[in-house]
Amino acid sequence: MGEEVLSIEGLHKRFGALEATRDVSLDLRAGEIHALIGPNGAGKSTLIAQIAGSLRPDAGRIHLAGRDITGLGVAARARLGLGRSFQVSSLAEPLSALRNVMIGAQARAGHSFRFWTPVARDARLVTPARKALERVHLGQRADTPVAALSHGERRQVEVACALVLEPRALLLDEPMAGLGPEGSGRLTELLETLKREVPILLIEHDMDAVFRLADRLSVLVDGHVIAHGGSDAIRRDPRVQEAYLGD
Ligand SMILES: Nc1ncnc2c1ncn2[C@@H]1O[C@H](COP(=O)(O)OP(=O)(O)OP(=O)(O)O)[C@@H](O)[C@H]1O
Repeated sequence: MGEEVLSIEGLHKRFGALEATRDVSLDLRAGEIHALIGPNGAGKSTLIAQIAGSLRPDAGRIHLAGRDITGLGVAARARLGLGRSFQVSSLAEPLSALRNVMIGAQARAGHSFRFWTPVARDARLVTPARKALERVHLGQRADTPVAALSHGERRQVEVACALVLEPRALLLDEPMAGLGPEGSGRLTELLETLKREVPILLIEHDMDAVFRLADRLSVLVDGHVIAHGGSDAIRRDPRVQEAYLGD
């Protein structure tokens, strides 16, 4: 296995009486896709929010490339190399794919780009944004308005937005949602290639995609990791089968 890029140790999060995250520890290693799966309400989004920095854990630590990022905010984590895509699309439809990725770069980097520089003229953004679109095989569509892109291509633009700051690790939250077989097939192929450059922590409900893509899986139930391992072991695990049969 590759070296550890992201590590989560003993994370806890409580909402009133509800323990949404209970002593969760997991890591992400270079070259891999680690899938986080679990039935509805298991706590996947709550965990991702804590890793991304939009939600503070009550206890536990998060390290990125050996650095403790537990106390940092979203933009600081992005600048240190944590890329993420969102469950709900945040793309601006009338703007080109390129402009969307540039805006994504500016938003993620926070104050490190001067806010009074018009996004379109900031050369520091054009080159990385074009490169990010090429990495998701959309170089030819860079100047096309997002409104004219297919659903699958929009997802690729969202991945490009997450890639533009050259992250060390990627958090992808349900990238296959709403895609047909063709779109999800194309995205699956893309992620298979991309993981060699950037390891991916993947939350996904599409189990075909998960079992095809994941090198390791962690199964979350009631805020707790009940099983961890490779696809075959997870598929056969009676605790996992029981959790999903009840879903
Ligand atoms: N801000 C909040 N305040 C109170 N309870 C919350 C809050 N956010 C999430 N929860 C609760 O925490 C639990 C875990 O929710 P979460 O959305 O993380 O699950 P999930 O695994 O992402 O679910 P899904 O697959 O349906 O998206 C649920 O019981 C949810 O109702």
